[in-house]
Amino acid sequence: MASFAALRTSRHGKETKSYVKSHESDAVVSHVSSISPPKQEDHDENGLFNYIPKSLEIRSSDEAGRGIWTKGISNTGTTLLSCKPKLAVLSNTYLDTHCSACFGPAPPAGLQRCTQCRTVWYCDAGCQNRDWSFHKLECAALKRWAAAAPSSEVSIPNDAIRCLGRLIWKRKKAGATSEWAREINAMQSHRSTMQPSTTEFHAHLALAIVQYLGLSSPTDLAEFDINSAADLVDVISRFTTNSFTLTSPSLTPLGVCVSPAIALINHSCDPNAVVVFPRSSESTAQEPLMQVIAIKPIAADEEILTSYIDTTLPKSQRQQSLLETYNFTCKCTLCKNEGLSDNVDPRIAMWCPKACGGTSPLPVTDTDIVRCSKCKAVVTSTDAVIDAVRVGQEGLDKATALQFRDPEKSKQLTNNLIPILLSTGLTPSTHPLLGLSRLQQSLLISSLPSITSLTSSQEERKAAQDLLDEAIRSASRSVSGLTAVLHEGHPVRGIALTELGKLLAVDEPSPKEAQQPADAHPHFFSKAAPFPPSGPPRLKLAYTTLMRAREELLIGFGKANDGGEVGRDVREALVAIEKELGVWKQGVQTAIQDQPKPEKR
Ligand SMILES: C[S@@+](CC[C@H](N)C(=O)[O-])C[C@H]1O[C@@H](n2cnc3c(N)ncnc32)[C@H](O)[C@@H]1O
Repeated sequence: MASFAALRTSRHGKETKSYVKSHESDAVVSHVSSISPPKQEDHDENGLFNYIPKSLEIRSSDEAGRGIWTKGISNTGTTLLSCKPKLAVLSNTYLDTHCSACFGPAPPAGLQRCTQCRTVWYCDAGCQNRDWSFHKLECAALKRWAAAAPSSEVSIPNDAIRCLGRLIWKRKKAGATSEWAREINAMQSHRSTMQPSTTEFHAHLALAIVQYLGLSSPTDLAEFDINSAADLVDVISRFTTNSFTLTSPSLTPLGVCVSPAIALINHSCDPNAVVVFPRSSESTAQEPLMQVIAIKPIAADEEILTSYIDTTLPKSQRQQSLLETYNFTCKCTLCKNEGLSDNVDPRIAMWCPKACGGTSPLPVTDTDIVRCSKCKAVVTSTDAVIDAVRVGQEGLDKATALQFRDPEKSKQLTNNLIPILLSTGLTPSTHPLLGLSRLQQSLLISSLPSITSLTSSQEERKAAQDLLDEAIRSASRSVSGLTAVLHEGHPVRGIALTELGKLLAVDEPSPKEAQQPADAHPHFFSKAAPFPPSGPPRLKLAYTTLMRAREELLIGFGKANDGGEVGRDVREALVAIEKELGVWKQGVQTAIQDQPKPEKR
């Protein structure tokens, strides 16, 4: 059966403290219609990006600059583009738990530390040798930084500084005319049109880099072909505009990476493709392998679009984030259509006040008159809804900030706020309820092992069961919300279904006597059939949930990858549950056969 430990890793992942908001491959439909007809560009012109398959093409549009288009039809789950990042570093949190070359977790024999800087760790000599061309440039700088650090908490520069350090050293070493340097230099910079908040952030980063490179003044940067402040801002802007969050196969953010080819792909809040790291190769030498996977059918001559941000957020927050980090105003179909039709965006929806089953958009100001899109009933509790959403947002920000420092307090906040938002009528996909549910779920999963290990007394087993059931309800609410806002096959959906299925498959510490119907569905909280069920119906539900997860993982992490590492793991879990259900069925049949036959009268 599933262990809690495997579920916990996904929360630990969110501990990343990247300086830089990197691309977070996310959500769902193409928006090519918003882009003027593409101009053809010969991408072999400079001999760059030759590894992009011939089935794709780099073209340009007036609105978004260069992008990648398909030449033929691609089905869902197709790997469109696959390459190793040109640069990658782990976040500080993972330096001693993951290999700095292949980015995999520690092998059974443990990791080996660089004896010089004592900061980076590797699986073995093979991984260390593969990373040496980069690490030899940074090893001394890491030692110097640690020696000068005022406290142990800041003895390692963050991932953005370390990644930029690697970029600047390697660019010098490779030479300005090398393919490596030219691809890096070809990435888009927003130096001349940057937002004021971004400029300030870049200034801090610039100072830290000068210190990390061991230079006494910015003018010393000339040896790295950085001849002015403008040059340095260009380097930083290229990095912040084009870097990606490097994730584990279960989407745990592990670090930051740069791939100039994949960074050519433009953004949509309703994307047709995602960027994942499914860990599909047998050998660590090929990892980390970055893949672009189609999550919708893509027609010939359609632009490939991924999402740079969290698309579960409402339009206002998505637009703010895109403007601050990527310097553009999104005009994708999702952004353009918000509020234009009767279709209420599930990110900002509340149930009909008359409970007709329809939804209305959330009111924004207390003078807004909002109606159910189905029966047109007017929402009268405008003030209460606005207040609940505001308190929910503040609570989510606070709980997110506290989740690692004080998880108990963070959990308490989510526990207090979720019932308020539910009673106000917010749907599970509505922000900030969805964010709170996802956070609560991960915090509950983290607290499960300590409670379930105390299973000596009946009381303790009952407490463990309650906590497990609470985590299942929370996971179920998250699945329900994510299913409404993300396209089928989106990897975030696949992982959420996997977490729910695995929670349902955990052995119950104190199973309930009363059985629930086998078809009690997690998305609907019926008073008649309390959720989650117990005993064999629960296991059956685990099975159907994991079957669904596997279908979605095969899309989101690629069919050729068998759904990535998580997809393969789910396949094995399904086989184990099938066996268990078979044993249970056999047991029932035997019990029936063993029953004394009623005597004939
Ligand atoms: C990672 S780069 C994408 C490649 C870029 N178009 C290029 O020519 O190098 C991100 C930048 O592309 C532009 N971009 C991406 N998606 C866009 C969109 N949907 N609308 C407008 N500009 C977009 C923005 O300038 C953004 O900062």
